[in-house]
Amino acid sequence: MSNPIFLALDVPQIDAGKALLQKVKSHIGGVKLGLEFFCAHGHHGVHEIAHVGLPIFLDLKLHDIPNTVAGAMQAIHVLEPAIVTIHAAGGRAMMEDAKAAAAENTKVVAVTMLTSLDERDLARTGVNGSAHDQVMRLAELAHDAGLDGIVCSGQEVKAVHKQWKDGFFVVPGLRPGGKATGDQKRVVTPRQARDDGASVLVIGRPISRAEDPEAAARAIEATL
Ligand SMILES: O=c1ccn([C@@H]2O[C@H](COP(=O)(O)O)[C@@H](O)[C@H]2O)c(=O)[nH]1
Repeated sequence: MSNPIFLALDVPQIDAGKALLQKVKSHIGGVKLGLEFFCAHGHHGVHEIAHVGLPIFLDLKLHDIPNTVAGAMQAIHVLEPAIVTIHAAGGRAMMEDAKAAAAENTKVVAVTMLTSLDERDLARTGVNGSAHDQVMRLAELAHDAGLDGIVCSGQEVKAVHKQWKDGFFVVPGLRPGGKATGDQKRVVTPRQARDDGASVLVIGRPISRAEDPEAAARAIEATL
C-alpha cells in the first residue's frame, strides 16, 4: 500500500463522513468503517462511502462462536472489504473459520489487545502479565490459525514484526505528539509505527476532530 493511512470514519452521519473524505482523500490510502458507522448505516452506508474510491476496511471486531462469525463473514462478501477485523480472543477455531469464510481478496486480521487498555486493565480481566506478552501470545495464535495479520499498538509492532516477517499489521492508537490522550493508552506517533513495521496506520480524531482536517492529514502524511 503506497499511503498507509486509513482514516477512522467514526461519524454518525453518512453526509458528514463523505464531506470529511472529500477534504482529506488525497492524503490517505483508505477508509476504516467501524462499529459506530456500521451499526448506524449497515451495507447501504458502506456502499455510499465506497463511491469515494478508496479501499474499505471494515473494523467489525467479530467475536462469537465459529459458526456465527463465519456466517457474518459470508454476509459481508458483497461489500468487498480490503480488510476485516475479528477478535483473537475468540480462539483458534473461530479465527480459522472466519478466514475460510472470507472473500479471497479480504485480509482478515485479529485484534490482540485494544489500544485503550493498559496492563492494569488487562489484570482486571484476569490476565496477569505485560501487554507485550499478551500481544505476542495472541499474535502467535492468529498466525497459527492462518490469518493475514493482527491489530496491535505501536508499542508492540516491532516485536511482532520480528517474529512474523510477512504479517500484515494494523496499528491504531496513533497521536502525532506521541502522548496518550483520552481513551487511548498505548500510543506512539504515526512515524514510529511505520518505522517499526506497521502495514496500516489507523488515524481518526487527530484528523476528523482537527480544526482543519485537510491540513492535519497533510501534516501527518508529511511525517511519513
Ligand atoms: O485496538 C484498537 C482497535 C481499533 N481501534 C479503532 O481505531 C480507531 C482509532 O481512532 P482514534 O480517533 O485515532 O483514536 C477507532 O475507530 C477505534 O475503534 C483502536 O483505537 N484500537
